[in-house]
Amino acid sequence: MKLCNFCCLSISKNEAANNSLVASSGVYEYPWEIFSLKEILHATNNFHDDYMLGEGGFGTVYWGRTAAGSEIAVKRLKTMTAMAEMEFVVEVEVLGRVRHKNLLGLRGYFAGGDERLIIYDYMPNRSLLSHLHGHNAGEVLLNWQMRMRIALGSAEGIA
Ligand SMILES: Nc1ncnc2c1ncn2[C@@H]1O[C@H](COP(=O)(O)OP(=O)(O)OP(=O)(O)O)[C@@H](O)[C@H]1O
Repeated sequence: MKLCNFCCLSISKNEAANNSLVASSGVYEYPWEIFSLKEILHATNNFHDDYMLGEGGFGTVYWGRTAAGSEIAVKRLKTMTAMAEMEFVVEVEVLGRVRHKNLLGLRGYFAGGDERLIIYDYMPNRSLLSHLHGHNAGEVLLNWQMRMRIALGSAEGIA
């Protein structure tokens, strides 16, 4: 399951508090949708290289903008292996059930032919890994207090 690690830096308390769907537990239901391939191709400019955010073990992630104007991240799974299919099913199934301020939000998916796409909220602050050990590690020095907050936030998201 994807933790919304670094996005703790991007979601303010006010934003969370203003979201009428947030329950007192911090867990809230959120409507996800089944996207059409056409919508995603349009949003990502046909998976244009310039829109690429990164690459993971199972696929490539692209930035996109929906027709309604919101920013999304689209994971396009690589070849349809049994493992990739499992990753797709687990990710959609688990993230589709629950929404929490510390978990990466699922916006929806597309499945058709050999194409498997998972659509998430776009996280502009990049990954926690990049802040701890990667390109962004030098930008903001994370002191122990900040690290502690991130660790607690991660634990809350998993719980
Ligand atoms: N929702 C998102 N918003 C912004 N960037 C993202 C988002 N999801 C992924 N990325 C970018 O795409 C990269 C690849 O993400 P992906 O989830 O495929 O792999 P990973 O988490 O690095 O590894 P693994 O495939 O093992 O889970 C990330 O490192 C990040 O830079």
